[in-house]
Amino acid sequence: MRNEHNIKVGAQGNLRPRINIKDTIVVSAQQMRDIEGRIFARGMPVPALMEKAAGLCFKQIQILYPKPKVSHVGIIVGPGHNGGDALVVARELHLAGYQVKVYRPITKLKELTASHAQYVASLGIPFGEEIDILSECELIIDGLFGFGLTLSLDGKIAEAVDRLNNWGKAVVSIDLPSGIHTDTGEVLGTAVKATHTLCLGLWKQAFFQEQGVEYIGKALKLDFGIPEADIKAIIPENNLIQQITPQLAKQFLPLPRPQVTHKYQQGSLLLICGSRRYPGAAILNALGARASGVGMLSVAVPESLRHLLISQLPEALIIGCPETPSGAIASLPLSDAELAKFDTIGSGSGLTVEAQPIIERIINLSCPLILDADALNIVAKLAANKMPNIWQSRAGITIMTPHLGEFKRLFPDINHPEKERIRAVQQAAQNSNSMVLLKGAKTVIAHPNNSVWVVPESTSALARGGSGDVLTGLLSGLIAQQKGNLQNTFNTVALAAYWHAQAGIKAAKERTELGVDAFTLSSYLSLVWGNN
Ligand SMILES: NC(=O)C1=CN([C@@H]2O[C@H](COP(=O)(O)OP(=O)(O)OC[C@H]3O[C@@H](n4cnc5c(N)ncnc54)[C@H](O)[C@@H]3O)[C@@H](O)[C@H]2O)[C@@H](O)CC1
Ligand SMILES: [K+]
Repeated sequence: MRNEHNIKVGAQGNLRPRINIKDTIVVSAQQMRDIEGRIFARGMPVPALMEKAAGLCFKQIQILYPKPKVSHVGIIVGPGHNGGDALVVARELHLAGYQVKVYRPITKLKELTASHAQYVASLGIPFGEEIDILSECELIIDGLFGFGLTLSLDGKIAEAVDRLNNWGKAVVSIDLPSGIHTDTGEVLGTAVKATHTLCLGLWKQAFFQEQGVEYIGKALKLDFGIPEADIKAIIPENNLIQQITPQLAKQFLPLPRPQVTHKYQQGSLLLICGSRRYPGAAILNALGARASGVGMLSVAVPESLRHLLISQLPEALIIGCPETPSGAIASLPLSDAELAKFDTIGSGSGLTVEAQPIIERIINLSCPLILDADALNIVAKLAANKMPNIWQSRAGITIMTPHLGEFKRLFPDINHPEKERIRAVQQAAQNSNSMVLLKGAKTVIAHPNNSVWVVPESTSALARGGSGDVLTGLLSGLIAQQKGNLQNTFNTVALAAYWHAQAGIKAAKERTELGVDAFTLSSYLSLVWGNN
């Protein structure tokens, strides 16, 4: 079909907006350098690209801090091209009538940066080598280091950054807060605490790592026109790290439904959850699945919870299971043929590790399996002792949704998952031949082929018991509804994480971060897509 309005026909025949990869892709410092290198090699002048990027920074700063709300602006200039950007911004702000001063702690500058410094000084803008020159400024522009930062900040520069942070002024960082590692988000010695960070061209990994979150402030990406072909030439298609955007999430919803259909065609899901000790986890798990719109929801719980579940979810088929003396599920009262009829099975919420035989049984089925909480603890135990090949023996796809503690138990050989979350989750997905979703302020999801989804925003309101049970239920219900290939399954995992985070954000907006208990969260899930 001709693509005349930037619209393409999706797999299900519905019209979908075309998403440009440059809005979703997340790059490392090396990839950014390589992409930039290709552009320069084909003749784009380096100063021209700097003018484009820094010109956009200037415009954005003017929007954020218009005159006369702000009139005194301090510019921090580093030795590289991040400093060059800052000098272009200094020049433009000066020409627009702002009072500008420059703090330049390192006098040896790259050639292009030095040339800008010479011109900016010729305009009469004062330069100083001590941070105090900026002490009277209302706004600071941080152009100390960008993705070229390699060493830790120390000595006089580190002292200046700490002093700046103590001032508590508004700070706009260009590309990255200086001192933040471009790939891991790690603070190298110390780092600038920005109010806003203007990410240039393509999202850098640091924006999706937890370590840098406190320093980045509000993140905005400025698009200075990187050709898609240059991105594709550097980054292989199956090795993409992408952020899930609202447009993509909408594309991945199991909508529109066909007009003629029935409940079993809209996904049949079995949740295996709960124990006498954790009955609420089973309810939350099932409420999450309910919100997914899944056609047929069956919930296997210990017999003693059956009536409780019926009272909460009248539409679901509740299967009472024989239980252990302490009230965990002892066995599933379903034949293999009956189990094979489910499109998807989700398990783990409130199960307790006593339910090990259940996990050992379902691991042999060929449908997609979603494992969380105690299911992950059981799998960790099985992988360590009884079934070292537990991952490889599965016929269907496995999706695991650990938080950091569960992740460490599952993958004890993967170093520093708390520091390098993206790399750690990629490694986990490869080692386990599973899709792995690491929950947190910056949720990361990896496919065994190395592709990654990152979820750009969330809320600390979700740091609360039970919200993970809601996520697993929602995810399981969505996976049951999609009958596509592995890529569609992977996209659906990203959709679930995005949807869950958005429900939390919406609920927190209306009720504060304190008002989003897991039950409330589950009721906000169905409000996320309304009126859009
Ligand atoms: N990606 C792109 O396509 C564009 C990038 N531009 C800018 O260029 C920046 C990258 O420029 P550079 O590669 O010059 O790198 P930076 O400006 O980030 O800084 C690198 C310089 O700092 C020195 N350095 C590194 N760590 C140090 C430390 N701890 N103490 C003292 N010196 C240290 C290095 O030796 C080098 O000279 C980007 O962040 C962005 O601001 C824009 O100008 C134009 C477009
Ligand atoms: K910077």
